[in-house]
Amino acid sequence: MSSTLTVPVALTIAGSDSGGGAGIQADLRTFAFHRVHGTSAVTCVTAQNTLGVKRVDALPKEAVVAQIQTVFEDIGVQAVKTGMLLNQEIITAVAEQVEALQIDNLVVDPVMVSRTGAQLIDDDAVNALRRTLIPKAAIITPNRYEAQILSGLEIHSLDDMRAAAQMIYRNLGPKTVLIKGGGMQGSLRGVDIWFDGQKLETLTTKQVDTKNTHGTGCTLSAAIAANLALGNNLATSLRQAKQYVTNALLYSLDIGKGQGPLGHFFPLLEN
Ligand SMILES: Nc1ncnc2c1ncn2[C@@H]1O[C@H](COP(=O)(O)OP(=O)(O)OP(=O)(O)O)[C@@H](O)[C@H]1O
Ligand SMILES: Cc1ncc(CO)c(N)n1
Repeated sequence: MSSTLTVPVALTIAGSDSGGGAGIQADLRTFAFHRVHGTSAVTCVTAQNTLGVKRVDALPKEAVVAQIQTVFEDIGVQAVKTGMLLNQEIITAVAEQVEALQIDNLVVDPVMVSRTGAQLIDDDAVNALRRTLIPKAAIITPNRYEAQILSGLEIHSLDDMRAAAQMIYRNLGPKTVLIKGGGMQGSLRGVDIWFDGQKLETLTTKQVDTKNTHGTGCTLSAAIAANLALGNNLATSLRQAKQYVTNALLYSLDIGKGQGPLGHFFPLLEN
């Protein structure tokens, strides 16, 4: 006996993480655990483990565009997330596809700086993100350091996060802005701020005391996209996604000598 299912489809446009904790690998697992079929357009291949990134090889922009177009013309997609886009050429090409394919449910994780402060893309790429892709996003999800770069403000407190969210909204034009608090200190760690153009919301879940936080940002943006693909509105998608990340952190995996990955498959581990 067999059964066929119709399920929503999401697309991740991101880099590969050989260690399996972040990037495409985290995104596809996150989609699957939302009962959403995951498709992918790989932008670059990183040689990476729980200790850091050793090498990055970019794909030609034509290869990225071909993956996006091929998925869209046959399978169809309800929501898209972007992660590590690496360089100006890829960012501009992806933004052109977003325009041409009229992608509305777009979650942009502006991957520039890791939580540890390491710069992952160059200044031309940052400028291309600002100009071309961020204005098209339904939501952008910078971490503390990315929000500092995008707003030009220093961030040490919740009020700083609120000011930066409003500044990014005004200056760069995404529909909404979520500033993530994984890089904040003390009781602020894990508290996020969302500005939807009118009101500011503080998103808080249980703070998880773990060193295994590799891929939290990728997982959050993928979970938001999965929820949008399921038909939820942005506010609901955000709340559900944040809870998914918190649960996956509670079941994080002690793998490798550095920051281990999240337990994306926690529903299989819960009894
Ligand atoms: N220790 C923690 N406890 C609870 N929530 C956390 C914790 N650390 C991070 N988070 C949450 O995880 C999500 C991702 O935020 P974070 O600031 O870690 O992103 P990021 O720096 O882009 O992640 P990465 O670069 O590791 O993928 C946010 O919702 C944040 O609040
Ligand atoms: C491929 C990839 N994307 C995103 C991040 C940021 O966590 C990473 N470390 N690697």
